[in-house]
Amino acid sequence: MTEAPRLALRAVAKSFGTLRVLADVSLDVRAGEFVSILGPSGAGKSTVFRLLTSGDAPDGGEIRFDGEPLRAAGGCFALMPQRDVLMPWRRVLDNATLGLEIQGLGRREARERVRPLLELFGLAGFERHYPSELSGGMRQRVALLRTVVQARDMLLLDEPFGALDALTRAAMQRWLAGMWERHRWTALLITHDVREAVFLSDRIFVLSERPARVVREISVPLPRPRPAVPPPLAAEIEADLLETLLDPSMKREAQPCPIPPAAASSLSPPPRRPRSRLAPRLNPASA
Ligand SMILES: Nc1ncnc2c1ncn2[C@@H]1O[C@H](COP(=O)(O)OP(=O)(O)OP(=O)(O)O)[C@@H](O)[C@H]1O
Repeated sequence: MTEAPRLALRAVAKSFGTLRVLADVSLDVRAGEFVSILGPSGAGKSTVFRLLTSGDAPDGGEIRFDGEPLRAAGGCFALMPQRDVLMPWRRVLDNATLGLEIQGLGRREARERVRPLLELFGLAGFERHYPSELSGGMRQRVALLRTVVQARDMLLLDEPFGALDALTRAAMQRWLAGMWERHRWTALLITHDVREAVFLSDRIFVLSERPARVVREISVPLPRPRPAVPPPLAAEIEADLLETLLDPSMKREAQPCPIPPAAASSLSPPPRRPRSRLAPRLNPASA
């Protein structure tokens, strides 16, 4: 039996005025799973996160968490936004406590929660530094620490390494993979980076251009820990994803995507167009 998802989006649609951003987004994330949303710039990826955290409702479809309609927006999720958004006047320790303080925890108690994690996040000895005194990778680790320490049900990571140089980015991806293997957070990552998605994810949902629909769901059956140099299967998956992203049909207007009645408690991937020879092997659901 398929495990019930923690997060389930079914046929979610969203417009801003006359701008159709999401046409048909169905995806799910199971407990302890690392899932990525991969898609072109401006497709509406961050809009998905906004629907989860801001209280803004979708125009169509539904969002469920642990089987219940998502009502108390933000309560289940700890969001790490695209930019590190550290406060320049706050030291590392006090930037890391910010999310807890916003939740209502006193600063002293928040510091007590953060301190034991500093070493794990490679920040021991830097707690009194200001963000301007840190490298880009360290700033992202502070932002991630601030997110993780909130101990919410699920992590939402919006292009956490997008602003980093290639080497720092690769190092941070490896570090995050190691951290995830230790803690098995339930995580949803937004990225444009095919290699990052394959390296980190158990499954990947590919969005079309705006108005976005899910055009592929791909499992990444690579053992962990994953090597820095992609093995042949990873390279094949990357090539398959790139082929999908560059396919001209990505630009076409969304077709209606029927939801099978049996999918009340779990999501089925949307119907797919015929794929390259790789698709059936990469996604067991399509076999
Ligand atoms: N609150 C809003 N009001 C009006 N338009 C919005 C709003 N939020 C997002 N949009 C528009 O929706 C579209 C999708 O934005 P979104 O940030 O979700 O894309 P994205 O895929 O995350 O982009 P990128 O990869 O470049 O970060 C954009 O054209 C954006 O201008």
